[in-house]
Parts: sequence; structure tokens; C-alpha cells
Amino acid sequence: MRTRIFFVRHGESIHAEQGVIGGPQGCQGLTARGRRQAARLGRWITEEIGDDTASVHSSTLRRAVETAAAIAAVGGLPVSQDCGLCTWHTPPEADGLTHAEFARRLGTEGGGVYRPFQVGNETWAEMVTRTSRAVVDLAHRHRGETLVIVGHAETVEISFNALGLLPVHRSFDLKVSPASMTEWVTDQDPTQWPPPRWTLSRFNQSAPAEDVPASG
Ligand SMILES: O=C(O)[C@@H](CO)OP(=O)(O)O
Repeated sequence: MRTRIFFVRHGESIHAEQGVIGGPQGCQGLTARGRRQAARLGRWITEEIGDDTASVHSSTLRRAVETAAAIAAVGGLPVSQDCGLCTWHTPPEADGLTHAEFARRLGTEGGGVYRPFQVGNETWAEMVTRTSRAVVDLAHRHRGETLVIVGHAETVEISFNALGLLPVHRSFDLKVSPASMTEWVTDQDPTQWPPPRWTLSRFNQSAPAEDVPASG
């Protein structure tokens, strides 16, 4: 029994171009380039899935929902949303602010792994637990299948905690590009105790270039 999870970071997004907090209000979805990236990613991932039973799961934020829809559309895959897969649950009053304004209005001293960097924000440890729970629940429900999880830079980073069982605080950074794919695989049962051993088989990869049909 093989269980495979493709973690995808959404395509280029309007909130990143604007440099604002992209919560439910601040996220305006993908840019035109981001939509093209998502469609290309969809064609690549659909090919990689082959004949496996597969499903697509995204965070509830528009940039991830649009990316997931584009991927699911290629192979006619079922798609669902889970707020457990969202990036930081920032306070509502921060949604749509620039990062500088967020820090100015709500920044607080003594932020760390278990304390927030802004008043009312989630802590890193809380997000690791919330996202890991969502990922592990999906692996349980879909054991023996292939899952596409479409989220954020943090969703991909936290796959190292959820599946690789790294400690909550990492002593190195991970670069996760928009429209990238990271793949984890296990031949063990994801519902077993002690936890299964997963293999990180690809990290932060972009869809390969496609042949452009000759015109005329
Ligand atoms: O919300 C964001 O701006 C970032 C946070 O690092 O995540 P992503 O761009 O991947 O959604």
C-alpha cells in the first residue's frame, strides 16, 4: 500500500504583489501569471498521479482554492477545502494591512515559538499543530491513495513536522516557491502506531517546460 502526498504552494498571488496580509478579505486570488502556473502545475501533477485514486484538498483562502480548482479540473478530481491547511490565522483587524502596518499596529515584544509576534496572532507552535493535524487526518482518511494538498509556504514547511516528525523549531530555513510541488511517500500504513516512515522524494519543484504547439 503506497500513500503519496503532493504538497503544492499556490501560484503567484495578488496579495503577495501588494505586500498585504492575505486573509479571507485581503486575499484577492491569483494573478494572471499565477493562473497560468496553476494550470501548468495541474497538467504535470495529473500526469504524475496516473491511474491512482486521487483527490485535491486546499486551504480556504482564495489563492489556494483557485490553484486547487485548476489542478483538479485537469483530471476531473474531487476537491475539498479545510481551514486547517490555511497559513497564519491572523486577527481579523490585520487582514489586508501591509506587513509594516501589521507590525506597527499589533507587533509585540517577546515573540517566539510559543508566543505570537503580533497581538492576537497564532503562534508558530499552534500553526504546526493545527496544520499537522489536518495533514495527518487526510493521510488517515485517504491511506493507500494519492493526495494533492494545496496551501501556503507554511503548509509545505510544516509537512516536515507532520510527516518527517521534525521538532517544532527548525534550525534552518526552507525556500518554498509559488506553484512548487513537494512530494512525500510511504509504503507503510499512515494510521499505524508508531507513526509510519515517510520519504521526502521531491522538494520545491516546478512544473517542467511544456512544448509550445507550432502555429500556422
Ligand atoms: O500568507 C502569506 O503571505 C504567506 C505567509 O508566509 O504565505 P503564502 O504566500 O504562501 O500564502
